[in-house]
Amino acid sequence: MKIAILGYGTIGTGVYEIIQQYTASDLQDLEVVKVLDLPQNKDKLDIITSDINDIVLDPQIDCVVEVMGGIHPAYEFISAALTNKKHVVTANKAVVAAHIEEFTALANKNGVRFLFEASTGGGIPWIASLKKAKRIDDIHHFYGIFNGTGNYILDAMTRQGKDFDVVLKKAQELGYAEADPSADIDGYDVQNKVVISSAVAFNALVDMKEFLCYGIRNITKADIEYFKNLGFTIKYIGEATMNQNHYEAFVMPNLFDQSAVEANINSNFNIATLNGQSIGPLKFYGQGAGKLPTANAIVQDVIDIECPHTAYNLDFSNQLTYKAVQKNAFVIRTNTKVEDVNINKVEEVASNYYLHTKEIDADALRELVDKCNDKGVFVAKVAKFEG
Ligand SMILES: NC(=O)C1=CN([C@@H]2O[C@H](COP(=O)(O)OP(=O)(O)OC[C@H]3O[C@@H](n4cnc5c(N)ncnc54)[C@H](OP(=O)(O)O)[C@@H]3O)[C@@H](O)[C@H]2O)C=CC1
Ligand SMILES: N[C@@H](CC=O)C(=O)O
Repeated sequence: MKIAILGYGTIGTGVYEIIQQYTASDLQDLEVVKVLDLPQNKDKLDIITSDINDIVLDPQIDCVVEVMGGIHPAYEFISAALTNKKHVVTANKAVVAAHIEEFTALANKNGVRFLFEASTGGGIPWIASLKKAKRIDDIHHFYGIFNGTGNYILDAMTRQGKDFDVVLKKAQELGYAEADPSADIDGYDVQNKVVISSAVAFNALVDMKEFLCYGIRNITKADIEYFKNLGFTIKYIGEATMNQNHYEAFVMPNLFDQSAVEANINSNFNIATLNGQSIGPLKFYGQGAGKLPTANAIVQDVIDIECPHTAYNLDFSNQLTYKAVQKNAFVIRTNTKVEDVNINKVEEVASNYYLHTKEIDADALRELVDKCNDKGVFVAKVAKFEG
């Protein structure tokens, strides 16, 4: 199979390295014949072009791997590749979350595959496992640590007492963070992954503008210490639940009992759990970000193009509307002392208030956080997961 890679950065170089240098027998039929990069990077490799038409109009190319990131021009390039009957494999969650239905339809129309395993959970075979679980069970719920950068930051702050800015910089150097790390620390990256996982698990498109998303940008060492003293470890969680015609999703820090599996996931690792009626809870663990683990998931997709199991059809026939149903306890750290019937207990620590809520739904939480009128507010949910 002849492959073109769009984008020769952290992940693109990883894909090239695995295909060109690893010796496993399944890799022997794969060959990278072109790489798209910006004109200023032309000297990096002798197969680089900066003209997308050299790739999408080249009849010898079977598969396009998109690892540039962002929505534009990735959207146009993926569309052009599919239209020209090239299989497409991508790690780009932003463009997949925004256009998954359209790309799937375009791939079906042109008799090629559109695969995006690496977009969610890095090296973990999460999308393939969701598809496989659905051969038997309905999946109504999933949750997990879906951001390697976020986990790396929280882990280094928790176990090594490091400062937020220092560890974010290190995560960038290690190639874990997005080009604009606000996607990692403000939650958009996990929102995209929740949309993609929901599409596969629930056969439905969920709207990330509807559900609550709180990031980790405002977390402090004092917060970590406060929650540690209460027996909690903070982890950054994405989750979604489908209930008949409704869905509910959250992206936010969660407080786990220190003995919970999720509390003990370190470094850039992710863990994702699905729940099926016969299989029960099933967990998947591995590196959620980084050059070679992510490239590994991409190359697995490339190899899978010719395997029948990738033919599971994605369908988006379930029309789900968002509804806040679940009740959870939350903790809000703010500089504003808020009076509200939904607050159970308030603790003051060094001019900050930790507002411990009663069990309330997402709408009530949103109202409470808005009342705080505090740009530095930090919000966490007390984790309550089965399995
Ligand atoms: N890093 C990770 O751990 C993971 C990343 N991903 C996803 O993989 C994708 C790539 O990420 P990553 O490799 O880290 O990002 P990088 O920024 O390291 O690489 C992107 C590359 O694409 C190039 N590029 C950007 N725009 C264009 C364009 N219009 N034409 C040609 N080349 C272009 C960039 O060039 P230049 O640098 O000169 O701008 C850069 O070399 C993203 O969608 C990301 O979300 C998914 C899972 C894990
Ligand atoms: N920036 C992302 C990369 C992988 O999806 C992360 O840190 O998880």
